[in-house]
Amino acid sequence: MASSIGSFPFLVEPNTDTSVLVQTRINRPLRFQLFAYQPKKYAELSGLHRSASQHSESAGLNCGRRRDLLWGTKHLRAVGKSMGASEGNDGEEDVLQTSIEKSKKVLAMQRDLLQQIAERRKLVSSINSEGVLEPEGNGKFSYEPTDNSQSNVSNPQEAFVGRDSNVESQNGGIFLSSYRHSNEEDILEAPAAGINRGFHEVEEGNDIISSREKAPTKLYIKEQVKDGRYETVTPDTLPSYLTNSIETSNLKVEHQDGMGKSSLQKTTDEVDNVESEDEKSPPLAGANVMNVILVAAECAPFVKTGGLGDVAGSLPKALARRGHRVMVVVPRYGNYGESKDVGIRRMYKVDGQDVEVTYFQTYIDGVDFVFIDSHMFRHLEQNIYGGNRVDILKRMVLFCKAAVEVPWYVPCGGVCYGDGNLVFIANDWHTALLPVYLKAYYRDHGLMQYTRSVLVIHNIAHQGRGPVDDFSKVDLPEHYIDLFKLDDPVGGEHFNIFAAGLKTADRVVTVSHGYAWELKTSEGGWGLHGIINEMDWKFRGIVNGIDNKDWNPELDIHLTSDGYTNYSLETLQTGKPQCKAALQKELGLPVREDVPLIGFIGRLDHQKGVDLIAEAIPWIVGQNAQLVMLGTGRPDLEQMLRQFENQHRENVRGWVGFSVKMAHRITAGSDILLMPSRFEPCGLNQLYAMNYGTVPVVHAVGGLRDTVQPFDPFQESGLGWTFDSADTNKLIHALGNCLLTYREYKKSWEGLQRRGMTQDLSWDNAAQHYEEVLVAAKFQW
Ligand SMILES: Nc1ncnc2c1ncn2[C@@H]1O[C@H](COP(=O)(O)OP(=O)(O)O[C@H]2O[C@H](CO)[C@@H](O)[C@H](O)[C@H]2O)[C@@H](O)[C@H]1O
Repeated sequence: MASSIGSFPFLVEPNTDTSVLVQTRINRPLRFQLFAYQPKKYAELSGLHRSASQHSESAGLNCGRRRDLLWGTKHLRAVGKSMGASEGNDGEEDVLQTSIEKSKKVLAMQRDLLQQIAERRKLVSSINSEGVLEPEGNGKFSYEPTDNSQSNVSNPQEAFVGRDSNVESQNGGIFLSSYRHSNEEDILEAPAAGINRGFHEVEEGNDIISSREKAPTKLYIKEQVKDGRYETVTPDTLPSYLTNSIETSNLKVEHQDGMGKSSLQKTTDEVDNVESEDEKSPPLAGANVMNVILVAAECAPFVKTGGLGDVAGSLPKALARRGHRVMVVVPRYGNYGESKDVGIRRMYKVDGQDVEVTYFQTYIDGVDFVFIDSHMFRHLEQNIYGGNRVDILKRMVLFCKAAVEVPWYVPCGGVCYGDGNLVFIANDWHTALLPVYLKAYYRDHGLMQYTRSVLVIHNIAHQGRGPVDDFSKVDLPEHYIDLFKLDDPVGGEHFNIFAAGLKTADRVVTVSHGYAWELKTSEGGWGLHGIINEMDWKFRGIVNGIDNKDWNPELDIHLTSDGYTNYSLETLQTGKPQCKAALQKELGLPVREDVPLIGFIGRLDHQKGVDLIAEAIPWIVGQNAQLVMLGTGRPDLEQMLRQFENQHRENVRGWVGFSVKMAHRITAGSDILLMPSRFEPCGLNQLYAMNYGTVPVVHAVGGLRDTVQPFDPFQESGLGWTFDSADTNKLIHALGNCLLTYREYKKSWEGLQRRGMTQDLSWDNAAQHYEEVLVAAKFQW
């Protein structure tokens, strides 16, 4: 559905050599900084900075206003199209390759650009030190450059504080001052990605003045911590218009607790760091930096029932490390200490009822976390998927309706994300309505035209199925019903939320290559394989990573007490046995180093193959091994765990419950981790295990097959043991070989441990692949 380039009259030609643009624009006169305080004059110089800004923006770095953003976005699209981005499946690989090459070039240009800016800055500051820059009595700045006297600012407040420094958004959202402000439209617009890189802009007429040019504010604005809060302090010498603006900021901090400390800190840091930004290297994502909003029903460490929570907690941080501006949106099931109410209220219709929503926000590790609060989510902390089918459906309707509008309404660091250069990452069926709402409510009506959605399949077994009548609950135009209708042998004709999300999302990802393949089969697709095969062109497998801070034996906070210890590759031979002994002691098992300790952690359901372990228990006990199982889920399987423990008190422990601490301790203290999952889209526990020198024994499916290369005793290669069908005898056979190696071949065992621990399992790799998908979605037209 590529639209022709000709339909965008302001678009540059796809083959325009942007390096020339940069060169010519950057080689314009040196007024760049000098006129930062003279917008009118600056305007006359027409376009020096604007051009540079446009370029930076097209390179994805800057946060130009809407028109520029469109320019940048469309320019990139044009480039994408010129590279064949919309030419269909065959060309896609080439397009990607070309795109990467292009990005590298742009990156090099950016570096060049930044270097030139830095040089100019030095020059300007040397001129500054010769000239006079001080506030006049009337609160106006007068800069007397050595070579130019026409530099009085007639209205400095408009110049760089913004005409109204506390502008209410159309819908009540309050923004911190000093961000972009369009005099023409009187709307504060959210910047594109790159906000954290200090390219904030305020508009005056047709000119854009970057915050870099607002350097004088640094002379006056400081932050100090008082009573645990960040406060902006202003020396007496501060001009009145700046004082007003800063007071407003302070007011906002008090009024808008939600954005309090971290946001203001972030904002001021950005201003303060402007200078040093020049010396920093450009973002890893280079020209691809964008705004990313990951939307999920759970997110560690706030709320987690399984692997989805882990991914929602760690992928965004990895994307932020690449330079993207990243937000996570989650329901607020409980009080998440760090987050504050941003003071915005919205009403959404859910099944005919008006439901009020408020937003809480915090900023951690480079990521904005926004929690959607409503009576429908409260008090569900212990059972977030609780209630009947319709209850859950209604909650997800509310969540998705609210989440899709977060970029408009919820300021983070003072500024909303906006809908340009934005990609949503929805996860599993719970948020599969988001791509549908994005299309039906907005894009079908010419809104959010530059917003894209990616849907990630973590587990196809849960699809949001119901009778066709459920369609009335999702509040969509009648013709949308076809997206939801699915007829399969299992459910007959039914309503299927995942199906609609998969069809509507711009790109679809699943969490391993193996699972991507399985999803296309009738056995693995659970009724959705037809749709997945049809949309193969937009579908890709990316293996999950792990959070190297949370799941790292060297840093693990759960290994610092009760006899446990942190350990590394160097201290593996002492640290791990110590953790094993501590675990045995904590669980009341005989403390014996020579007895192999086998762990299992997971949701207790059919997927995880707990019943296979049950059948193998007599054999395991007969091997004089110890087994510890941690899990919650199906009541019958929970009961089974308790029963195992009662029957084999010397060897088996069944811990029914959800304990993050125990999960970490079992991962560190066990010798072997057992994962006989019937299907496993990716699996995180085997990754954690390998990072801790714990050897996995797994059923070779999905992500388990992708990540656990079988041990080869002849080559001394591989990472663990696999078995090829969900069968107790196969499990026993693999586990038998594992135990033999553990007991008889110590060197091989250590090799397995070390290979596991030295892999790069971090999210950084996966985040790069996600970025490719986000870029592909962005160029999807
Ligand atoms: N009782 C308990 N106490 C404490 N912690 C517990 C626990 N039970 C499970 N956990 C933790 O929950 C997470 C489970 O992650 P998994 O990836 O193994 O499975 P899950 O099936 O939930 O995730 C789905 O999504 C993820 C993410 O994409 C895929 O890897 C996976 O294959 C797919 O099924 C791990 O962090 C584990 O430690």
